Amino acid sequence: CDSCYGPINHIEHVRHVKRIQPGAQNADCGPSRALEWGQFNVLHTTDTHGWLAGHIKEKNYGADLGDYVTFANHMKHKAGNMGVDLLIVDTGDLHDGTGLSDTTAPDGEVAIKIFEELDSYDLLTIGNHELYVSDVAYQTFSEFSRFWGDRYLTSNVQIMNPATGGYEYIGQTHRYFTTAHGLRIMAFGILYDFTGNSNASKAIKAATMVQQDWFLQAVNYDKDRPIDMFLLLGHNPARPTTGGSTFKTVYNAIRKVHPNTPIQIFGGHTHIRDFAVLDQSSTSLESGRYCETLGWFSMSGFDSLNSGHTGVENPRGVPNPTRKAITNSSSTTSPFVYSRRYLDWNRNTFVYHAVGSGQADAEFDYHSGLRVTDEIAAYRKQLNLGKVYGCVPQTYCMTCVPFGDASSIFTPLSDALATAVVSPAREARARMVIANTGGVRFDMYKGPFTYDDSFIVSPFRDVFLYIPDVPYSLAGGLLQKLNNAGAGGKKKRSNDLGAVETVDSCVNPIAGRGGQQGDGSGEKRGITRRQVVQNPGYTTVDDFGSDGDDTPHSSIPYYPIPDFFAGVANYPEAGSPQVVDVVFVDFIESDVLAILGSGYSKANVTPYVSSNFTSQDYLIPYVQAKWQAGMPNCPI
Ligand SMILES: Nc1ccn([C@@H]2O[C@H](COP(=O)(O)O)[C@@H](O)[C@H]2O)c(=O)n1
Ligand SMILES: [Zn+2]
Ligand SMILES: [Zn+2]
Repeated sequence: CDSCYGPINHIEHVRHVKRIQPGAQNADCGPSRALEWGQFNVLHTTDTHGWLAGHIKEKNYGADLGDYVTFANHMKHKAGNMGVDLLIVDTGDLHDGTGLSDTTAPDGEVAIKIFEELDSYDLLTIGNHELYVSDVAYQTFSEFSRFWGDRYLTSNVQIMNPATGGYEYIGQTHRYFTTAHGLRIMAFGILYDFTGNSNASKAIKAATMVQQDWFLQAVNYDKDRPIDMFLLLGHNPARPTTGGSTFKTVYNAIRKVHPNTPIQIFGGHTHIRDFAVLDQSSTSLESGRYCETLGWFSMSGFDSLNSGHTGVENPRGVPNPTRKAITNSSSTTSPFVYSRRYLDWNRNTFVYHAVGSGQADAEFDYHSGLRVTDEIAAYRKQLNLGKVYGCVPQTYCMTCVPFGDASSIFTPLSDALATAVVSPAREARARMVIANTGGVRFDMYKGPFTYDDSFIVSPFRDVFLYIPDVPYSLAGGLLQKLNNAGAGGKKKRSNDLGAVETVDSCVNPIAGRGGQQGDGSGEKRGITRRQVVQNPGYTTVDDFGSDGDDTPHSSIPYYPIPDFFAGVANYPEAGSPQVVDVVFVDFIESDVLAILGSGYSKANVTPYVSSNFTSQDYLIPYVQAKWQAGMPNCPI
C-alpha cells in the first residue's frame, strides 16, 4: 500500500538513513492518540526472533533496535519527569527468524549481543526457541543469563551444568524488588509446558512448579517482604483459556493466598496482539511478534494505604488509565484502572510518542540508539545479509490467500521441496518431500531475494531425512493422514478476533502483514467500500474492545493452512510409482513414523542429502535456478 508509507524500498543503505517516513502526518497512517500514563507503566516486547534490523521490506514495521533503544530512553526520562514507574520487559524467543540471528554458529551469537544493547530492560524471560538446540541453551545460560543477572527469570527452566553435573536454573526463579516509586513487586518467568527441548535442559511443568518450596515461600505472606503486585512474565499465551497456556495454574496458586493483590501478566509465544481480563485486579497482555508490535500497558490505583507507592497519583499533562478490568459487575471493589495499546514498530510511532508529531528526527535520536543502528548495519554487512540470489516475480504470502492459490508461499515452496532437495545417490527415484508449515515463518516479497530472506522464510536447521522405497500404497496417503492427525508441526496463527473487512485499492491482499483471523471471505462488515484509506495490518479485538491498535489498520484476509505440505518428483506421468522415497525434515520425524505405523522405526531413517543439508539450504538453490535470470531488472 503506497498511500501511507510509499513503496517498499529495501536497498540496504537507504534503510539506515534516519528520517521520518512520508505519511507520518496522516492520521490514517500513524498514531494520533497520546498514550495513557498511569502510576505503573510497561513497554513489552516478545517473540522478536532476530528481527532487530526491523522489517526492511515493510516500512510500517521498519524501526530497528537502535530506534527502540532511543525510544525506550525517552520513555524512561518521561516517566522520571512524571514521577511514575516504567518497566521494560521481554518474554522470550530471540532466535530463529532472520539472518541476523541465524547465520552464526551457534545461532543468536550476534543477535543477543545487539539485544544486550537495550540494557534498560528490567525483566526478561526465556522462550522455547532458546531451548531447541543444546548449544543455544548453553549460550543462553552462560552468556545471556549472566549478562542480565537477576533480571532474567526462568522459574521453571533448568539446564544441566557440566561443571557440577547437576541441573541448575538458567536464570533466577523469581525477583523481589521495589520500583523507583515504592511498589514492591514479586516477579516470575514461566515457560509453557514445553517438551520439544534438547536433553540439555528441563522444563518443569507449571503444576509442579507451584508446589515447589521456593515458589510457596515467594508467594506466602512475609511481613518483612510485603507484595503490592505480582508480575507474571511468561513465554506462554497471555489469554489463560488458550490451549497450552499455564498462566491460570500460577494465577490460581497466587490467588489462593492473595485474593485481591494485583497479578499483572505479560505473555507471548502465540505471536498475537491480545489483552485478557482475569479478574478485577488481574489482566494479561501479549504484544505480537517479530518487532512488529511494541506493547504498552499502564495502571493506577495504588495509594500509600494499600501499597508502598510513593509516586504521583495521576501524572499530569497526559491521559491516564480509566478503565476498570471488570465493568459489568456491581461487586467491583478493586481500585485499579488500566490501559493497553499496541504500537506499530516504526520510527513515526516512536517519534510521535517520544517527542511529539512534527518534530524533527534530530529531536528524537540519541547517540546510544544511532550507535546500535550502525552496529546492526555493520553486522548485516559482515554477515553478507544483503547478497541477492534472484528476483522473486511476485509476493507470496502464508495466510492471506487460500492454501493452493498461485500466490500462496506454499506453492513455490512445494516446488522447491520437489526440485531442490535432491540426493545425488537417489536422484532418479520417485520421492515425496514433506515439511511442516510451521517451519515456514514469513512471506516472500516481490523483488530481490537476499541471503537474509532465506532465513526469514526458512530459519530452522532441520535436517532432511528419508526412508527409502516405501510402498506407494502406504506413502500415497501420508500427507493427508499427517494433516488429519494435525500433529507436531502445528503453529497456530492465533486466536485473533479481528473482523475481516477489506478496503480495496489500499489493501493488496498479498502485500501487508496479515495479523488477524477472519473467515477469509473478504466480505465487508458494516463499512462502505473505500471509506478510509488505511494502512493494512493488525485489527485487534481484545477484552477491552477494538481500540487497542495505536495506528488504525484495514485488515488483511486470513486463511487457515494445513500443518504439513509436500512436493513430489519422478512420479510416472500416468498412475503411481510402486515405491517412493519418503523425505521429511527431522522436526516431524515422530509424526511421520507414527503414521507409517509399526513396520517403520528410527532404524529405517537416515539423512537424505547429507547430515548437514537442512531446511536452511533448499531455498537459495531454488531461487537461483528459478529466478536468477530476472535479476538485472529486478524491481525494488
Ligand atoms: N526446529 C524447529 C523448531 C520449531 N519449529 C516450528 O516453530 C514452532 C514454534 O515457534 P514459536 O515461535 O511459536 O515458539 C513449532 O511449533 C514449529 O512449527 C520448526 O519447524 N523447527
Ligand atoms: Zn515465537
Ligand atoms: Zn515460542
